[in-house]
Amino acid sequence: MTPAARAAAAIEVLDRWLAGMPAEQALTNWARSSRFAGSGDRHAVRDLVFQAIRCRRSHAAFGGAETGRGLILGGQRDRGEDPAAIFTGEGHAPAPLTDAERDSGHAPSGAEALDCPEWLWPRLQTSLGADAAPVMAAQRQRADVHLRVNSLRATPTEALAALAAENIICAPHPLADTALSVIEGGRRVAQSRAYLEGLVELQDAASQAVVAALPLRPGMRVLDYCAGGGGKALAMAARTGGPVAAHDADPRRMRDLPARAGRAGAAITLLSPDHVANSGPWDLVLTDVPCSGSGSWRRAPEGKWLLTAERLTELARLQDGILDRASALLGPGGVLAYATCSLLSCENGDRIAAFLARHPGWTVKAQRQFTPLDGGDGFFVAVLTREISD
Ligand SMILES: C[S@@+](CC[C@H](N)C(=O)[O-])C[C@H]1O[C@@H](n2cnc3c(N)ncnc32)[C@H](O)[C@@H]1O
Repeated sequence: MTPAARAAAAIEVLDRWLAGMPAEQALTNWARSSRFAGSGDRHAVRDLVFQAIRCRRSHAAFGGAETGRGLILGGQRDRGEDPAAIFTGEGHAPAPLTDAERDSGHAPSGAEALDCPEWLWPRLQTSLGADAAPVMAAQRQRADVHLRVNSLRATPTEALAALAAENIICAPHPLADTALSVIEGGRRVAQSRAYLEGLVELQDAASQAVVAALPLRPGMRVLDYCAGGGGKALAMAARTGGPVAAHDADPRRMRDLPARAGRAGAAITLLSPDHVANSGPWDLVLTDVPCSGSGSWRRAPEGKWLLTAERLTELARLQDGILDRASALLGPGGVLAYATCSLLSCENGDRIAAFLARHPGWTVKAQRQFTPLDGGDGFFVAVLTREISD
């Protein structure tokens, strides 16, 4: 496909997304009906679509319309490219620009230029202060691919060499000792021997830094209360030597975890929702709670446009409930860890403050907010312990 034909395909997919279809589904439908498209074309169309979603507000402003055509046109203007090279009407290219389209568009400013929903901008400023604008500007770009070296299978040096042998070039990432940043070959990681044999896992560097912040020791009884796909459970098991218990309110989310654990040589036991309340006592319970995902909008940009103030209120209730239930599962001197991939204080520090107000006797041992300015996704972690009374 020519660059112009790829742009036309992205316009079609974006129009379906704007009409309410999830982007993945719209991309799959397009690929099924476009058998002529090779994998390079599919990746290129996907990149165009996701970049337009990340930059929905600013590209609609530059392009003069919140349509597939407007977003692709706006993206070109934003990058300083010549739209006439794409909007040619030749072959499978998009139709030439009309006079109205040629005169359309404006340079965005404020929250619009940062691709931030207007209602959310004051909350982000309150949460991040002077970092709010650079953080949201960073979220307009796609994220790097990061790997976690699985210390149960390899050292960072061994993992780097194994990846390099498959032409996947990586470098150590400063956020965690286990973290690598992929410089070349990111799309081939999941098919590589290093990945299939468990030397490395795909995991954002800040997510690894969250686990590195936990006071884990070999032999500890550890529960991952919101395990999901198990990225943090696997990282914790690599630090303690396992076993780590994994629980999720929706156990289907953990369905790939036994295979992932097998690949990694990690001891993970699954704990069903029926049994979790009577489990323990645990030495450390991690609550990696459901959240807005505002720290990972580079990877999952649709969430930025779906979030509402009502949803944040609902999430706070859910986060408080999880903290309350998880704290009851800890033994004396146990550690309660709270994590989100959110940038918003209403999901982070505010939830910890509310927990401390409801549960006297608990204290915060460590707390850190990561943002994309640190080189990974946005994450928050707090580590709490309870004073042991005589
Ligand atoms: C942020 S994700 C976890 C990601 C995972 N820890 C990882 O690192 O890959 C949050 C998870 O919490 C689960 N969840 C939602 N409500 C819950 C609840 N009340 N109790 C336990 N888990 C819950 C969701 O199903 C989801 O899988």
